[in-house]
Amino acid sequence: MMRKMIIAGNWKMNKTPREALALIEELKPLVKNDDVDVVFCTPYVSLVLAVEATKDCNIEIGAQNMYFEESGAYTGEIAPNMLTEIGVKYVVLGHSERREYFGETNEIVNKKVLKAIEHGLTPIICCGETLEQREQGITVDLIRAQIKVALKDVAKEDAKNVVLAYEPIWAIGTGKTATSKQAEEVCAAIRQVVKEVYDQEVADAVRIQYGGSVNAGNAKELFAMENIDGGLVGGASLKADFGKVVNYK
Ligand SMILES: O=C[C@H](O)COP(=O)(O)O
Repeated sequence: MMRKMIIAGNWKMNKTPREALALIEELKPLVKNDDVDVVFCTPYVSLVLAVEATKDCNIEIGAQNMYFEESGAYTGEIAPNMLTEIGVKYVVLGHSERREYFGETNEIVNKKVLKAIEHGLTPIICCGETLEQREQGITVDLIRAQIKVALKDVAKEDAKNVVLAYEPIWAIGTGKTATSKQAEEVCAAIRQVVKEVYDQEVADAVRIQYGGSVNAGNAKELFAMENIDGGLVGGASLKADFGKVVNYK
């Protein structure tokens, strides 16, 4: 099964709009690769500029979060149609930092996933275990629960288009990457869960990223794994190195 690779940069809370534009211009020539879907997930305030700045190239723009209501008294939140109207195509949902610092639960992630799909946004749904959970041997159980709840009530045709991102929390921003074997093991387990919830067709179609200290030096080995269809890249997406990650071969 040939799935197109998808490599997304999650800028997190980095770069002012002016800095974002400069980085996009720097990276544009470096991230050309027709075999890869390339996504930049910038902070909200840079999304309009980022969409404009990437109209003439292969980069799509994603948000890092979104609320699950259409509109209303939700101070500080951003609605899905605000994203689609400006040309945003992807939205990262359930990142471990949102779960840890902003109290997002699997149920909240599910509501956001359903709302994103309703609006035609492609969700990049994150899952992953802490070091303690890994050491307790509950990684796969935990990830099964995260994925199953996140995909609750998602129709089969929609499920094929979602992107799932496996990010072991102990590997995020630590410089400590999961080995390609560890990453592949969990990504294969995720595909198995998708097969159980839907069927082989959906499991074959869904794209699964690995995230956690991906960089120019380790991307090739990680992305060569059978069940890894790209990456969700933090730190290395903020520099020229991201060009090497996208052109990992
Ligand atoms: O969303 C991206 C991940 O949290 C990975 O971040 P990192 O590449 O800085 O470890």
